[in-house]
Amino acid sequence: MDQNSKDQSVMTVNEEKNKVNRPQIEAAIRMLLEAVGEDPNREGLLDTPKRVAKMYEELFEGLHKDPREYFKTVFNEDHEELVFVKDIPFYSMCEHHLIPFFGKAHVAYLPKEGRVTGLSKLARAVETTARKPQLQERITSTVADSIMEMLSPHGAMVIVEAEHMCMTMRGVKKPGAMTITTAARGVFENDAIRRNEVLALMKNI
Ligand SMILES: Nc1nc2c(ncn2[C@@H]2O[C@H](COP(=O)(O)OP(=O)(O)OP(=O)(O)O)[C@@H](O)[C@H]2O)c(=O)[nH]1
Ligand SMILES: [Zn+2]
Repeated sequence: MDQNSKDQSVMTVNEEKNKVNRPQIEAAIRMLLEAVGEDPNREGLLDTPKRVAKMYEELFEGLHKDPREYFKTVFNEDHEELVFVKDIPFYSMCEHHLIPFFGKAHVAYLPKEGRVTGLSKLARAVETTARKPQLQERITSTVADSIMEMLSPHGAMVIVEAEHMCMTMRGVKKPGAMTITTAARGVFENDAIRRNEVLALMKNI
């Protein structure tokens, strides 16, 4: 199986079972528009329910994928030092308010016994994990735990920094406030030097 068809197969995990119900979303959006006092039949809104249904299918496609699948791509490479992909942009949806939070994820791991995965798989795991109603903490720990489970490395460390629109455009209204979450697994849990190496590289020190 070539790489593209492998990625494709991840994209269709449970696709049939959990297909997004577009007509149901469209009906809900029409109802929502009415409930806030809009007229869903005015010209500018006629296609909106359809567009929103299509949009949710894209924004929540991670509901039908398993990020662990990406780490089935393993190269037998004798490298037991740090691998670190930083500044991976992501967009997610806060599960409390269903509005976006977005930022950057930084993913590090220390391979063991030749189990090195493809670099893009670290970014794909972040993206898949983000594309569903989420909490920032859960994105952070899910990516770290997926790496640990699938690659059994010496350790994994994930740092996520994000701005939450639910804290910016509503509620407490604090634009610019950044939330940083970390998950340290394996050697990173107890080895401050290893953790600091990642943090220094993250800040370009
Ligand atoms: N831990 C965590 N909290 C989040 C995340 N995204 C949003 N929240 C918070 O979820 C909380 C929900 O609080 P509630 O009191 O139930 O809801 P609310 O009345 O809309 O809260 P306010 O945002 O304070 O107006 C808020 O404090 C949000 O800031 C996240 O990724 N992780
Ligand atoms: Zn929120």
